[in-house]
Amino acid sequence: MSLLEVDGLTKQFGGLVAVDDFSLEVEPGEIVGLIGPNGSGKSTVFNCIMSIYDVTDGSIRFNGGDITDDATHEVVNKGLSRVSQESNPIDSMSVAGNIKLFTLPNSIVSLRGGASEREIYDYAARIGIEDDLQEMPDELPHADVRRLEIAKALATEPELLLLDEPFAGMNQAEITELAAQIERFREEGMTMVVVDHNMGGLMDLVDRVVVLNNGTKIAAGSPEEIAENEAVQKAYLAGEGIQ
Ligand SMILES: Nc1ncnc2c1ncn2[C@@H]1O[C@H](COP(=O)(O)OP(=O)(O)OP(=O)(O)O)[C@@H](O)[C@H]1O
Repeated sequence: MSLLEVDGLTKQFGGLVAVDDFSLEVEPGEIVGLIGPNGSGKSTVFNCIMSIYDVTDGSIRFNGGDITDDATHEVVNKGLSRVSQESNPIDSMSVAGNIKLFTLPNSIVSLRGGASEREIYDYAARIGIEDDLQEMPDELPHADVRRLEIAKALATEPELLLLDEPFAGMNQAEITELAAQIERFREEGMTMVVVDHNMGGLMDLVDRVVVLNNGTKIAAGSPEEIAENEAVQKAYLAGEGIQ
């Protein structure tokens, strides 16, 4: 049984079909790349999986159970988490406070609960921001703000992590370091889907790549196959190129 099964997913915004009959299966322990030019529907797929958007058609199963109509907090409680493209820390709380918020179950009673300092330190250390715990988010450099977003997702203890453009705005050294950390998450038992515009940071990281264009899957295969795929190259011609 696949860990994640997206079957015939369609999402329309009024007359715009953002995702059209898209299917994807992710096996436990895989790192799958989901690429496509600007506006091809990648973030919409993630938003549908996380129940941030209602689907227009199709179904989503996780660990064998149908999650299509779950609320977002139910999806998270079942072991799915997403790092969004945008960073949205609470600027009036420290890095530690921001991480702690994500360890709290969705209930008012939980205000007294949450992770211990040790656990929060461990989530931060897994992504290399353990020295920033007492900092305020607006004092952090860009890469650390992005790492905080990942630490928040780690704090929900996901089995499957969806990463939306995790390398955006990072320099080459930061990209290399983050790719190594993502590899370590896999060694620790996590499964991941990584969205990116192009193959840049993904080539050595992912097991296979799925390509979206105008909401439709146009190719799937190994990174090498995708880099050479003619339909993919054509889809990217108008844009920035696949590499
Ligand atoms: N909430 C929304 N309301 C209306 N249209 C939307 C909404 N979200 C996305 N869209 C549209 O759906 C299409 C797919 O957008 P989406 O953000 O999923 O693409 P993407 O591949 O993630 O793009 P990018 O790489 O630029 O982030 C686009 O045409 C976008 O304008």
